Amino acid sequence: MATYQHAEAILHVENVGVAYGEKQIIEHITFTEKDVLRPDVVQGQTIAFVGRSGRGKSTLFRSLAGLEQPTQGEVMISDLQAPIKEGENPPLRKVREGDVGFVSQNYVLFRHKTIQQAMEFAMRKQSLPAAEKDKKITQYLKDWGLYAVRHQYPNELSGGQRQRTAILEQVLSSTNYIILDEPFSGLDVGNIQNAINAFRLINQSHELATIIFCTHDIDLAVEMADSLYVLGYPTNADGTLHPVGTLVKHFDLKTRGLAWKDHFSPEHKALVEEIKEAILAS
Ligand SMILES: Nc1ncnc2c1ncn2[C@@H]1O[C@H](COP(=O)(O)OP(=O)(O)OP(=O)(O)O)[C@@H](O)[C@H]1O
Repeated sequence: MATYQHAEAILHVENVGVAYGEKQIIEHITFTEKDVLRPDVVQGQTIAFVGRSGRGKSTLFRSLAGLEQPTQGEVMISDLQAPIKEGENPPLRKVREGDVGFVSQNYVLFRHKTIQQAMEFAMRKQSLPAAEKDKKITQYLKDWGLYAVRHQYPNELSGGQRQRTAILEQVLSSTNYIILDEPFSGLDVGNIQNAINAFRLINQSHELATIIFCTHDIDLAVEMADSLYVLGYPTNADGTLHPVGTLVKHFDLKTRGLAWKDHFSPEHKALVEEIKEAILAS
């Protein structure tokens, strides 16, 4: 029995390539991620990208976030503002800077804003009454374990608190999806667990709350993702590697029955090995 169904595309990437000058970094990247509907569960999607260092994950992410125009191809997202006809899906449009939340490896916080002020700033464009905004901010800060430190400035926070603030700023200011470039690097075991819990909260806040992230921790990628792509160098006919990054493998954890599980099973472990092999071969 199917435990989920696919609705409209939330992200459609068509033949994307990026070159810097003469050097092609990534090419021929095509994939579509669709909204997933599960009976009686509010569920956004979690999409992981893994691959060896320098294969182009951050480069792809900048295009997905609309921060950089790809040299080839297009990144399309659901146009949530467009009028929707009865029984039809929202149309797609090209992603623009600001549509998507992006937390880079070197995220920056406002030095002169407290957490509370940064959250208010992140929500400034939302047309909610002030009291509603305040309620929403308070709830998020409590859920994310930041309420007690809400009047503190970035230099008065721990690394984990700073990172959660950066992520939350993006969650509150973006509407489509949120992209995180190595969100777990540099976090201790406790903070990794906090971040995992925080992502689950985002995912469960709205059906369209999609998280896209990359990591070198394959166990963590398998634990969190319901769709996982390996970005690597494809193999030429003569067995050598073609040194331009592309999607060499896709693992759909939903069809394998491994998504949204509380326990890390032997099947999850086997999948980790399969993914590592695909990474090493590319
Ligand atoms: N602005 C730029 N100009 C020229 N080359 C660039 C630029 N940005 C990235 N590159 C090159 O693109 C390649 C891919 O880099 P990218 O940071 O996207 O890889 P990555 O897969 O995210 O790596 P890592 O896992 O180490 O973060 C690298 O060889 C890098 O030197």
